[in-house]
Amino acid sequence: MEYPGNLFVVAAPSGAGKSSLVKALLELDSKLDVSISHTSRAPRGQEQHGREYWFTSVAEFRAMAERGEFFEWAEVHSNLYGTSRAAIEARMAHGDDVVLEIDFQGALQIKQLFPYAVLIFILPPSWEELEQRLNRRGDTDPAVIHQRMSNARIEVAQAQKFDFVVVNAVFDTAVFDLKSIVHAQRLKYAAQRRNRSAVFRALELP
Ligand SMILES: Nc1nc2c(ncn2[C@@H]2O[C@H](COP(=O)(O)OP(=O)(O)O)[C@@H](O)[C@H]2O)c(=O)[nH]1
Ligand SMILES: Nc1ncnc2c1ncn2[C@@H]1O[C@H](COP(=O)(O)OP(=O)(O)O)[C@@H](O)[C@H]1O
Repeated sequence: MEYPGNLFVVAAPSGAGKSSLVKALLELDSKLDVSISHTSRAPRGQEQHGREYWFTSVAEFRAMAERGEFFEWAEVHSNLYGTSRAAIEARMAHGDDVVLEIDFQGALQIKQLFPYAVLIFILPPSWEELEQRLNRRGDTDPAVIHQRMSNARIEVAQAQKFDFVVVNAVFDTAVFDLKSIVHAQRLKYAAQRRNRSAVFRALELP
């Protein structure tokens, strides 16, 4: 499948800083839109239906999957998560750049469907720091943190399948790295599509 516009996929073990980084990136880049996923998990803290996620029941989620309404979906930490076609198709068809904040299983499914998608994996600087960030966020109980830390080992092993790896040690540096990847992809895309910009014409390039 191919649409105009770029598709970025950001994955990371829980607590690595993915949501905070993507939020900062969106604030810097008005041409980038994030996709709102569906999930069967319960809302956390201040989360709102339609803002962080579309919160659904397991039955509703499974019915959507059976009707083929997801580009990808996966079970993560015992809950279901998916990217609905409705969430991104119109925007991509319109030529907008879209970022998906999803797990590695979903990222690899997206790469199959959209080979031009740019897959970015966020790593924490250390296991200790990852655990501290999960604790510091303060909205997850200790048993859940334990589950996320053991899942993190499996998730991090997938980083090598991604196009880029960004280590989120210093937050602003990681945001800058993400911004550079987005920028580089836009330049590459423009060149590949022989986007006849004013510069191409002025230089009489073929
Ligand atoms: N495959 C897939 N994974 C998703 C989707 N939405 C969120 N996730 C992932 O599900 C995992 C759990 O997300 P969440 O419950 O918000 O917890 P957090 O990672 O602690 O912020 C994260 O790895 C998300 O990237 C989706 O639409 N598809
Ligand atoms: N570079 C960083 N240094 C210190 N703390 C960070 C950094 N990046 C994110 N955090 C903090 O770590 C916690 C987890 O970040 P979050 O964006 O919720 O992670 P994720 O979406 O990957 O689960 C949050 O409290 C966030 O403010």
